[in-house]
Amino acid sequence: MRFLIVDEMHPSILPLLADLGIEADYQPNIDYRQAKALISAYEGLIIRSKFFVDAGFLEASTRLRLIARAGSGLDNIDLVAARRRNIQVINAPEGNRDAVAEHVIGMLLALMNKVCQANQEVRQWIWQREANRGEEIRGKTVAIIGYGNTGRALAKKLSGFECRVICYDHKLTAYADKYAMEVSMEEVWDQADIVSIHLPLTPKTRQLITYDYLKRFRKPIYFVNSARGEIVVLKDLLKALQEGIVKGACLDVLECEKFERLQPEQSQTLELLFSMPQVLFTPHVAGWTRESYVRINEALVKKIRSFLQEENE
Ligand SMILES: NC(=O)C1=CN([C@@H]2O[C@H](COP(=O)(O)OP(=O)(O)OC[C@H]3O[C@@H](n4cnc5c(N)ncnc54)[C@H](O)[C@@H]3O)[C@@H](O)[C@H]2O)C=CC1
Ligand SMILES: O=C(O)C(=O)COP(=O)(O)O
Repeated sequence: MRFLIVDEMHPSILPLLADLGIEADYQPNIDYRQAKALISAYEGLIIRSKFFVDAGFLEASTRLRLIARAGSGLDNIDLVAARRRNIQVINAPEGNRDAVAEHVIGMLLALMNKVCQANQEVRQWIWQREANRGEEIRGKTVAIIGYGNTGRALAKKLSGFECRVICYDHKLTAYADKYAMEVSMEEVWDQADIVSIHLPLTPKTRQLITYDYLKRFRKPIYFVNSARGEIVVLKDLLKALQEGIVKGACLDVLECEKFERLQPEQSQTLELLFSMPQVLFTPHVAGWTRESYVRINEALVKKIRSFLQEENE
């Protein structure tokens, strides 16, 4: 079997694949057009979020049997077209879920304790204590929206923080555990102090978080999005922040990452958000740790092994 790897991966991927008898072409700098021209020679494709594997790409993938997503999100793969062509799609959410959970907690602690703002001030010889008084997670109700791999990892890690963790998931009972209490969205809106989004990007979740959604919270909330930027209508989040409906936000993802092809309205919204000390940003690195870099490969190769075994049965 031959695999094309089109995204940057930890070098451990090559010997792991070789152990399975897979010959891999590692081409991290290849673009969509170049990959599409080559893909007919490969049975497997390993990708992260680099480009959209659309129906046209799959049409050119005449030998393709497996798409392995090194990470969690499958929103950049046309899953319907893949199924139609009998191409199996796998991912490795076990590889980066703990990284995401730690990052979310790190951002929240930094935001609620004004760490970034205070750090900037001290470096400018400004010594303000009252303006930098923090708030504790202890005793707060943390709502996790989407209780899959990253949501559950977050709940588990929060169990040491003496907070109350509630969760909402449309397939909830499948994941019930001791770290979070299942609730309805009505209960989330009524009870949450902190809200963290852990949903995949799907037609149902795209632009789910609007001003109307945010306005339904009974108390001002801290809002965290480490899932996908497209789930949140950014100008609505801005309005909610301006009105104090949202007290602060941690954003690891944006709908316009790398700031490519920005519309004037998007730039304006971002400029205003950038001017707010109660908003923290990171450049889509929540799942991007030294450890997850390696662990994703191990999880993915384990699933590739199972795929090959099933094919041979
Ligand atoms: N910032 C980063 O570095 C990373 C971001 N992600 C993003 O986070 C997303 C979530 O990751 P995982 O927890 O690994 O995914 P997952 O698939 O394990 O969990 C998602 C959960 O959301 C639930 N869900 C789906 N649609 C829903 C809806 N409309 N309403 C309520 N619940 C719904 C599912 O039932 C599932 O339990 C990924 O799809 C990816 O986009 C994931 C890993 C790293
Ligand atoms: O696993 C995921 O879904 C992620 O968002 C991780 O980031 P990546 O897209 O692999 O750069």
